[in-house]
Amino acid sequence: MLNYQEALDIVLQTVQPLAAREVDLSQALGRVLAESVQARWNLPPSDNSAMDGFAFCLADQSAGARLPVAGFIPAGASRQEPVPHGAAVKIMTGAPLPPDCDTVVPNEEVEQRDDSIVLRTSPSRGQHVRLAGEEIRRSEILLEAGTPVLSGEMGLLAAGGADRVRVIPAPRVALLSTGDELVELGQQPGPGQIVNSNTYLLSARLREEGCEVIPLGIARDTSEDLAIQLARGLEADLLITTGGVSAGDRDYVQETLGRFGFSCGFWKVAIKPGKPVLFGTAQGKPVFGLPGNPAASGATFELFVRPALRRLAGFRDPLPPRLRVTLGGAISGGEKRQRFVWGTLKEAAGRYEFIPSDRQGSGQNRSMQGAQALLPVPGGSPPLEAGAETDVLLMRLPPGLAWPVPT
Ligand SMILES: Nc1nc2c(c(=O)[nH]1)N[C@H]1C(S)=C(S)[C@@H](COP(=O)(O)OP(=O)(O)OC[C@H]3O[C@@H](n4cnc5c(N)ncnc54)[C@H](O)[C@@H]3O)O[C@H]1N2
Ligand code: MOO
Repeated sequence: MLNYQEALDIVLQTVQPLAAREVDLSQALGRVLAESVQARWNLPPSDNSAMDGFAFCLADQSAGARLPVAGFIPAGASRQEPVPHGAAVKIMTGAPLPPDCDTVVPNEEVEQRDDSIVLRTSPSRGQHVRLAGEEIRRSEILLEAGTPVLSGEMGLLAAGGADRVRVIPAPRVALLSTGDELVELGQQPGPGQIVNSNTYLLSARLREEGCEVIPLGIARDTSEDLAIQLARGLEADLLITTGGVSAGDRDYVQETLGRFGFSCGFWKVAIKPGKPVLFGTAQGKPVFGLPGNPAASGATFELFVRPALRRLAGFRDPLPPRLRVTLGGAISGGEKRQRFVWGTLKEAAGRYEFIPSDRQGSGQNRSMQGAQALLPVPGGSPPLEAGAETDVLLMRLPPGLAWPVPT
């Protein structure tokens, strides 16, 4: 049986970024740039004032000098006419500096008398002037291809004139639950039935990742019903099924995928939870068959699907960020499969403690409640004691920590 790393390598070698598309900048949040973006103009476009005040040519002015005020330049206006020697113009923050002016004094540093000002301090040449192109030069690369467009990038791109950008689009992901025992939320489960909670769990994770979710509902445990739903699912960029992948008499998912030319990358990985996870491609689309047990489908989503989605979406490093932590509770050893333990993070004296969830059963939604990280425990590991140092895989933002910007 493959180990986690071997299986993950297969996923990352198989899944390729989606084709780039040009979108309005307003649609680019969270997307990765498919090509570098050049500035269309200088910013500031011309020398301008950084203060509400008075602009003049410094020449020999100094504290006590009196300058007649020869005009007013509000923001949005511009003045080409030179300012008479020895005079000043009233100017607002952001307004272009007139020719011949090189210095600005703020309102607070002058005494205003009739139609003139008296300098209270000796200004230095160029003070409170923002030079043309100081922030952005026309044609310079604003952002390189491969950069994720987050809120901090939005304003920069807009300021440089990037009204349309080429990005890797958000993956469209079809989600299908399988099993005769499932009913949709809102219906009363009868004997032997349970609610299809996996759709809620996985849709939420997909939405966190910025994906477009195409919910396909529940397929019954017959090849015919499965085939109809799988055909719909393969119209998306990626298909996720849950349930029906272990060794039960009615585990038809893999067999039915065969009708769509399924090429199996792997089936079964030496991990707990999530051993029966299935991955491959059908009609050129990546397909994940996640185990039906809720915590197994949640864990295999984090371990395989999220990296695949990030690869589809063009992120250079699709792997979950790691965080060094101190164990806040003991972990039992003696498992043959590599385990992934759900837990929460608590800040203590500038370090993070990982608190394992009380319940870790793969059938238990409780194990994921509030969970922010997964702790990998190697197969055959001895018990780990509280206080030991280790790395965890981050899934959600712990309090006080900023996501490392994906690169
Ligand atoms: N003989 C064997 N039996 C099992 C094996 C095995 O290797 N040999 N593996 C076990 C492991 S590990 C897991 S994990 C499960 C996964 O099995 P399936 O993917 O085939 O899932 P199902 O049998 O369809 O369901 C398992 C469990 O999860 C519940 N479930 C299913 N779908 C949903 C859903 N959408 N929402 C909520 N809960 C769901 C289902 O009712 C079952 O209780 O197999 C073991 N068995
Ligand atoms: O591997 Mo299964 O996911 O343990 O129950």
